[in-house]
Amino acid sequence: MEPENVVTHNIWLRDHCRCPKCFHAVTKQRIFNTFDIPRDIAPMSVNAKPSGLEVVWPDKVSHVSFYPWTWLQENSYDPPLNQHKPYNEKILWGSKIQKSPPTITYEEVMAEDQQGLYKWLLNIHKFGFSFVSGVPATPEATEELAKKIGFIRETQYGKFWDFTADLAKGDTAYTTLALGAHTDNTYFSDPCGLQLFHLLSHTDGTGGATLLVDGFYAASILKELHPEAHHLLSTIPVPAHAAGEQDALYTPSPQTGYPVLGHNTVTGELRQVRWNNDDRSVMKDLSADVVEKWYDAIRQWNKTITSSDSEYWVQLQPGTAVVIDNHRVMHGRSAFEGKRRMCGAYIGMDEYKSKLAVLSERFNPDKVVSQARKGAGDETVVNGRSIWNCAL
Ligand SMILES: C[N+](C)(C)CCCC[C@H](N)C(=O)O
Ligand SMILES: O=C(O)CCC(=O)C(=O)O
Ligand SMILES: [Fe+2]
Repeated sequence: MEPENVVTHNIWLRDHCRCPKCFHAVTKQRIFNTFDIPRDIAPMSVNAKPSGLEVVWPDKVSHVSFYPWTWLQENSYDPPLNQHKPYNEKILWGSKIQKSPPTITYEEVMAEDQQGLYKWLLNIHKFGFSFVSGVPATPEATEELAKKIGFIRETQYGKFWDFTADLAKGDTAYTTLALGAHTDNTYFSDPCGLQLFHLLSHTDGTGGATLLVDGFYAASILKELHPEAHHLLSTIPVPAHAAGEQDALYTPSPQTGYPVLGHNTVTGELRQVRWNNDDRSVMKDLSADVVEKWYDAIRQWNKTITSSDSEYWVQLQPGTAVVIDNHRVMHGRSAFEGKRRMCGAYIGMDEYKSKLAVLSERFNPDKVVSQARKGAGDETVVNGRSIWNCAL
């Protein structure tokens, strides 16, 4: 269906020609020089065809471009027609999620047809975490499960981790201490995207329960009830470090760090929570007049994320893994005694999003958000009426 009154600019249209001469059919990369387009380019002719718009340009050899209506609909910027698609909604949650936490079986996820894998990733996209039940309680099966999403992200802690409280690595995760709700890797410029945990065993002691908190839910409450605190957490950068390994000293670039609540600079939407009070470095860039207000703000934040309404405590069991969106959901654990063996891995955010996009292309083609692969020839038959009005 042709979008009505969509306006585009000549230079924009020419730059986005998707014919095989301008857009590599295999690599999906632009293969012509944008800067050869004359600033005042105008078409020689424009034709509204049933499945899209055909434009003839006065290039050296008159160049014909074709823009499927659906492609123009997806990419219209004036007006932006698809900015906030209702599809793929995130569902914020508090402690009541314990009634029916998102979960899927290992068998479904590992199935050849990848439908289960897609369902698992949709769970993570919607809720920021998902359990996987029926996982063989071995590091090998857990690693294989992680790799269904994408390659594992290696860090100073290794690739696939299998750890206990033996300080094998210089971090309190390798102790029996309680860990408050946090996101990992605040000392990296780009914290890992997903974090997968699978408790393999816990003997001779109790404790070590897992805590999950939806940082997006907590931020929405803070914004509503304590806007000043929300503003400070959205603007004051927080430095962090990982300095427990002799041969590693990580701090983010810029070293001043990033705000606790990171927002999309175009849409203003919350896009990342970065919070780990234990890994936070010296706050040496606070201005004197902000110090007390900032501490009040993080106190309010802490009160929100440690409230009974926000905290979801769950005792992991061998056989049930949990994967967490480390840009949204915080995790923690209670102190414990005895021998506790946990394994898991980090997956990069881009690897996770890529797998979700590829599976969406396959299982939900009409809802695919990414336009990267839509090129000329993706003609979709539409009921052709030339109601098209573009300023060409
Ligand atoms: C590798 N493993 C996940 C076991 C723990 C790594 C240490 C986590 C670190 N304190 C942070 O919050 O990033
Ligand atoms: O031991 C746990 O349950 C999790 C510890 C932790 O926060 C981590 O490994 O990142
Ligand atoms: Fe952690």
